[in-house]
Amino acid sequence: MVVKSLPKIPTIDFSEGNLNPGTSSWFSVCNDVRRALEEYGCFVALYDKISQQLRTSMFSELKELFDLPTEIKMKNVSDKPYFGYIGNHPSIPPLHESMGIENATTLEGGESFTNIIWPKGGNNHFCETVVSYSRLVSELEKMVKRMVFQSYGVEKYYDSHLGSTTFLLKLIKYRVPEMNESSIGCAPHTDKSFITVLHQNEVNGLEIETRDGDWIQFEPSPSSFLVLAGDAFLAWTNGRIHSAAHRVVMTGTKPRYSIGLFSYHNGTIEIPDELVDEQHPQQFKSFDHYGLLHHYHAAPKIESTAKDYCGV
Ligand SMILES: O=C(O)CCC(=O)C(=O)O
Ligand SMILES: [Fe+2]
Repeated sequence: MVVKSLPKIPTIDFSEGNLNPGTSSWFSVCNDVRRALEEYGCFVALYDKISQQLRTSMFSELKELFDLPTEIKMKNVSDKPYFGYIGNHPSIPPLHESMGIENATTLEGGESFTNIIWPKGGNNHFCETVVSYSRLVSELEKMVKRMVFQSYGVEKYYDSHLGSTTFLLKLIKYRVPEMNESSIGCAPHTDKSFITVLHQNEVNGLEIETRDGDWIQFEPSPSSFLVLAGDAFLAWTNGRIHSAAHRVVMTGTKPRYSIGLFSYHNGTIEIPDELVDEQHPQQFKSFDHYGLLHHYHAAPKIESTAKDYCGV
């Protein structure tokens, strides 16, 4: 019998202090990042900027937040689909519960969420913790983005792209399934973000689909972050980068907590002319990023939201 060995999600070390633009180690990591995103649509980043103390605080804040009564959590609303409180949602598995903090790298974003959940006197510790966490993780997102822009020779667009980037921090809890309940915590999907950076507690369950259709597990250490390309990144690279389907399957007896930092773009994303040539005919037109999200919401599809919304 031939046993097929599954590939592993590539791991890239961002914890070395010498990752300065222009150095030879920077260029080599740029290529690793681009290759991983083209082949797998994701990679595991080893990133040591989140201290053990901040990590512990984040997950204990998450637990406290989800332990609040549902009517309080439901005050987390947004005009953008999937950005507010999700719980007992008819089209989302019942194990899943999530809340979204918009503009989470800004103090205003953190305060606005905090004041809605804790209107009497706020909750400074929560606010400071999520904003510090979001800022540090957004540095990883920006570095990855800069590396990819550079690797494709279009770094000149980086600053303006960065200027229009916003960050959504999504806090997620998956409860343990009851007897006879499905173990699916999150159905297979691709993200609509530009980039998503995921970080979780010690309970595994996230699986990524390879281009060959195999499902591989994300088995992190405390300093691992999963960097995933979303459909917007796929379209911006004119189809070069893969946006991988992923899902969450709950096994075991402990709830899983996960934190996702999702980058979005205010306004239109232009496809760089440099990424369209004879070998790479134009596949996508420039598009409105939140329009892509609304399009998905109106007609959820795993495969083809980007093609459907802004394919040529
Ligand atoms: O729970 C996770 O780690 C993944 C969540 C996810 O895929 C999403 O919210 O888009
Ligand atoms: Fe996702």
